Amino acid sequence: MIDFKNQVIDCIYKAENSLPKDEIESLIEIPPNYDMGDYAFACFRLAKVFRKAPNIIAEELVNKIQGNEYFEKIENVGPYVNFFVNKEKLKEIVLNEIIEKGDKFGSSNIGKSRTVLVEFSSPNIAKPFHIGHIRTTVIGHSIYRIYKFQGFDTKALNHLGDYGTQFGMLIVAYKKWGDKSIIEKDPINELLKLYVKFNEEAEKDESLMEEARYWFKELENKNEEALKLWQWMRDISLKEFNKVYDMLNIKYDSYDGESFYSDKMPRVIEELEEKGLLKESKGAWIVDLEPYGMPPALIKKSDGSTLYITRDLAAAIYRKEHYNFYKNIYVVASEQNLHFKQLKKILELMGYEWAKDCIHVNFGMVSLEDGSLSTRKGRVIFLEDVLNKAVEQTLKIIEERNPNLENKEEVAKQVGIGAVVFQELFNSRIKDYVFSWDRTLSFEGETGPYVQYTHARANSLLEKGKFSLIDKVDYSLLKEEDEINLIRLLYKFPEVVLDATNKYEPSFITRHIVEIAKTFNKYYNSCPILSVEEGLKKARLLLVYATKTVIKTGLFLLGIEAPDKM
Ligand SMILES: NC(=[NH2+])NCCC[C@H](N)C(=O)O
Repeated sequence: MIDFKNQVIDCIYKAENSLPKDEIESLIEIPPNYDMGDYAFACFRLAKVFRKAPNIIAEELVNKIQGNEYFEKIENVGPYVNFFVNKEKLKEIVLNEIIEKGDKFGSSNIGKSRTVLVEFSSPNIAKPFHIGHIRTTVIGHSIYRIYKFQGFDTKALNHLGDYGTQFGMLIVAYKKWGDKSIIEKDPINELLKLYVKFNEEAEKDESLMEEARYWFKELENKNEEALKLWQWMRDISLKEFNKVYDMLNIKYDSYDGESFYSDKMPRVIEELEEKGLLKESKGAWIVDLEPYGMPPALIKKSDGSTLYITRDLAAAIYRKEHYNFYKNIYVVASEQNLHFKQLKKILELMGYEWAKDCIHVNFGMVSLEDGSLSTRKGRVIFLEDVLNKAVEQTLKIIEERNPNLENKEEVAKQVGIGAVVFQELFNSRIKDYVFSWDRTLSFEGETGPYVQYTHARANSLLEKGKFSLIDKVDYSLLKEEDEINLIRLLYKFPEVVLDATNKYEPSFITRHIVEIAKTFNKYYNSCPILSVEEGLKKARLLLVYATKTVIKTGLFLLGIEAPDKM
């Protein structure tokens, strides 16, 4: 697609070829409103280079710039050169591209022949899958979809927490107090109860901890009984997690969790040793990271057991060998910033130049309106319950607003779950945020249902107007301000998606489609669509189609469905 920004660079470069193109690019701004142009070239920073006042530079530049078919006006205001895009070109470029690419509009091919791994969700087996997990799950899924959309060979990985001493504890607890049939009815809660009971009892009886360590060792030694119990706990937990993944339409390419790397760790430890990175400290083995301003990384405890970071080292190396990734993305909360800094540093010290391609995409915390989330206080809120509640409430709203809607249940799922996901992806990921039911389910304002509703409205217009893509359309008929503004936003969509890709920031897309929805609704209110003469109607319907297409793609990239009716 023709890029107007490149045209601006070109114009300036032709007028003043002593300026390198990337410097020109860095001086281009987007004015706060369209009266000041679509792009502005700011001359402040050139004052030193040219030894002239910025106003003079801007004025001289304008005089030197040759006409360019992509701009209808290029003018100088104070220290700026303002560029106004040629609206006829703009319409042609965007609408043709959307007609041609359809739901691929907005994608690029930056991902060709490159593999990107997106690791997200990664809950711990036998532990609740709670509202705190929503962020990694939803943000990660969106990043996965965005990378895939950009043409990367993208793999979704779930690095399950399925290894460690706690499985020794669970095995002991199960053997002492467990009941298979009770557990299978409500796996996570019952396993959690066993875990809590074990900890209570272990405070009174120290030998229990010994026993747990013994069983974990047995698990590592592939003792049949231990392995069977562990496998069973893993299976029933995964079944629970999968309910949520199904609701969110998430599909993984791999569930290789921490246990998968257990037999790949000795090699890593040897390698650390060979490379002179391993140090003994109080009977344990560490990598000293003090020179890099970090606490040491504990690799192997005195009893021989390995740690979380040891498994992550093995995992990173395995992934590089197995997938030869271009990027290995970890979508994990900011609480683990230090862990990932240490991980990267150690990989770097091991001499892996690809350490830089391991990317920790972090995010802030979610809390509830009435205080923070705490597992210890027993205020566990299961993610599954949150999603179910959203669906239930949405169904009620639909019953009130549109009782005759077909597939009410299905739509309630798409809208209710979409609403939760949307709220999750609305703010930049690094911010902490407060989960609010009222905001989530509102059909007004900056919410999922509002955007989905706009999409359904566009769809209904297309149906009523018997829109067909093969109709010839005269773009010059689209000249209302709201129409042009809408087209401008559609034009920006690919740029927004690219930015979201590079910065791992789905919220850019969320906000942009909200903007599109708002502008579309303004357009819908100010410009009659179905009741105008045939030529204009066709042109306006095409704009409706273009908007619907972009909103749908945007929602898809967030992991949200776009029902045609609601
Ligand atoms: N490769 C990783 N360390 N991924 C993150 C795993 C998250 C961990 N299971 C947790 O729940 O905290």
